[in-house]
Amino acid sequence: MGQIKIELEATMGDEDWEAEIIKPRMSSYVPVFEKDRYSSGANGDTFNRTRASSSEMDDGPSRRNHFMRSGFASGRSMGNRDAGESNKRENTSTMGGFGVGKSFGNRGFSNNKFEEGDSSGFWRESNNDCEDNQTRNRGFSKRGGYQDGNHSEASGSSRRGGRGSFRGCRGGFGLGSPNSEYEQDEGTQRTGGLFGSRRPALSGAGNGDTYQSRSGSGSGRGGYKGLNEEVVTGSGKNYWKSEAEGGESGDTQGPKVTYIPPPPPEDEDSIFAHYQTGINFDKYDTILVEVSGHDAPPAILTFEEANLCQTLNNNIAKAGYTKLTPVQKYSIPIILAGRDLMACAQTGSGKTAAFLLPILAHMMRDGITASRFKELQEPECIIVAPTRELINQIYLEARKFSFGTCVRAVVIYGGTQLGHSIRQIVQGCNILCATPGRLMDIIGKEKIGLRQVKYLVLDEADRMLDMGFGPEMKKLISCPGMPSKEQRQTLMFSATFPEEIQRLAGEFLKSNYLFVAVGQVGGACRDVQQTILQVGQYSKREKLVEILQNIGDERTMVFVETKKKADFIATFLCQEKISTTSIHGDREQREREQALGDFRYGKCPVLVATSVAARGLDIENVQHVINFDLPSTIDEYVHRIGRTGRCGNTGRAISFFDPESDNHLAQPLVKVLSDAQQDVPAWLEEIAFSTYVPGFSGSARGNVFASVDTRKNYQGKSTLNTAGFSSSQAPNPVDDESWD
Ligand SMILES: Nc1ncnc2c1ncn2[C@@H]1O[C@H](COP(=O)(O)OP(=O)(O)OP(=O)(O)O)[C@@H](O)[C@H]1O
Repeated sequence: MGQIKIELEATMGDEDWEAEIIKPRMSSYVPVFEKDRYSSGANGDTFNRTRASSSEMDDGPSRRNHFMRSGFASGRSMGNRDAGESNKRENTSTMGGFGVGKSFGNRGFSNNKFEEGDSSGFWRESNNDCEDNQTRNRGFSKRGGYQDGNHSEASGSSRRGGRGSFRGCRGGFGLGSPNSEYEQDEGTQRTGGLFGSRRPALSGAGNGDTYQSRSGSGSGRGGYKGLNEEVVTGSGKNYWKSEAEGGESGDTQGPKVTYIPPPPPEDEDSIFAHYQTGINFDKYDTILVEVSGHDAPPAILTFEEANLCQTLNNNIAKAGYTKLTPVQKYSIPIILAGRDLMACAQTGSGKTAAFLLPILAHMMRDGITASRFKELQEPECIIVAPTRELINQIYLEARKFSFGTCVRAVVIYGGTQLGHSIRQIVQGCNILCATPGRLMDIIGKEKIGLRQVKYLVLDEADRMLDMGFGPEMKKLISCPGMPSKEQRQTLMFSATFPEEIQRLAGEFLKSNYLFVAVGQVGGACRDVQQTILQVGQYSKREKLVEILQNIGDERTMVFVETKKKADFIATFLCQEKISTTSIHGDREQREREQALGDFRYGKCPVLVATSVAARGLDIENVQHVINFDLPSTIDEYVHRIGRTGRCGNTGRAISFFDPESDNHLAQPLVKVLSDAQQDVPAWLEEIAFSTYVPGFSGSARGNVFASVDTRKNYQGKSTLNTAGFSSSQAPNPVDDESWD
């Protein structure tokens, strides 16, 4: 077993930090890991998020006092709101300190990325997990760069930034025997992080094989075609072949991807593990729903009305679902009626089951090809989603609802061994859950035939159709054998649906598709209490620590704009003795899964993430989202804050608004806040008005629907979703177009 040791600079102060980032000599940093020191849980040191001892910290006491004084006013007021919830919170006392210290040397610090001879090195990193290499204007240029090479993050063992512990929660799953032609590498490692039976049973199943940070290797290599996920190719050439050509599978370029994710637990308890719906679940009934398009079937009010088969009903009950959410009430009958659908509903409101249940019902009714080994599999259903973690989650839901049926769901995604994906498929595949790059690779390798596809689902559809994934989706629907849109059922789901993307979607959908809008299209979940704080770039870290110390052990996602910054902030928080892990597109897949597992099971209650984690992830008990950096678009904001306040639970989102860089968001933020009945700070309104853009399609007064079915020729029908009676006005086109 290798020794794992991370050397962090324990006393790196506020002033040093920016200097660290832009320091050209960063390449001197070589992380050294000491496993025993940082292994978590059983035998590692642990410490609390609230500092147990500040003796090692230069500024410990003063900072703490400062926090007590400053009191983080908005945080406090929010605290009252959920006071009654505390007893529900998961105890995370076993978290390991510095859980992912290993990761912080992962790329960036050790691979000469900063040796570009200019002090903007940090900001030259791609924005938002996107390899667009835009030079950032904001940042730390005033800081004058680094001062002293000895103060690098690798500046000596005496300055290590943390103890605590880290032990991977990998292991515990038997490796399948590598017996096929696709087996590429014996060096495969498995971790137990991703498959989330929302129970801690998996966590720590193993006992820590070496967890090494490999700079820049593996899945994170290459260009990044979309806004935030799925590395496909560095060249920008043919996406289709990208993975096979080395983008991920490593056939011809770079190191091979050998990671085989651990199989999810097979026991029924794990399969059906779920978290409780929250106190606001019943309030879903009051949300306005608009269905547009011709001859929409009526909504159903109960699961019984869906007339699903007994096995499905059993699975629904075991999953703890007793009542339909609005998007389910409307989407299930529409899909059962065989209609194409574009559905937009707030984050965390059950869109996944809204498409899975009727698809499974149809498959059960119509009969499917029984799963059996075949070199070419022909799935009846293909589901695509933009990130690996999200598609895995969807797969777990598909597996849950198809439990006890002959329907076999399979998941494939990049960053894992291609041979592993193929092995999963050839064993039988009725529902294929895939990220786009890996899907196209597998199709290219003729392991998947498309002739039988009856259902094509685009989750996070606006993302799947934007400039990042759109071209690949177009290729998918024009693949040989893919049934035309008239012959298949195409379903699109998201919490946001910009109008221009809706127009693109027409190419994929039958012209008579139905459009379901639950609440505002693109509106934020009302169960999330949103706070916007004006915080300048240089005060952000201090504010973050203040807030996190106030939060205590509650699970928190911190979003930053770049991959490198995710590592820096995670490092910084570890130095502040806040147990933190990170997830972003430059991390190897097994590290991403490890990080997610550590966060999910409470080992690291803080997850620093780029937008790669903004969409879809459904993690129990995420009580806070902090936008350390605001995203560049309001839709991204809506998705990010939707990681909390799910399924009727309440959550809080705090966003740092830097007037130097975020003014363009003021106007849409005011709209999102006011539509979600949140307080709008006066200063934000002022900025919004001073940056007023006449064409902005939204109203600070709050429309019923911020955006609507773009096919305006349809007569919109707005209803309260409980009874299907018409309630509200159709959207006012004037208001739609104007902001004030
Ligand atoms: N009818 C229901 N009853 C109880 N729980 C439900 C119901 N429908 C969904 N859930 C649970 O609610 C959570 C959120 O569901 P899901 O992840 O499908 O939301 P979503 O709308 O897809 O969110 P996002 O927009 O963030 O992707 C999940 O844990 C899911 O199991």
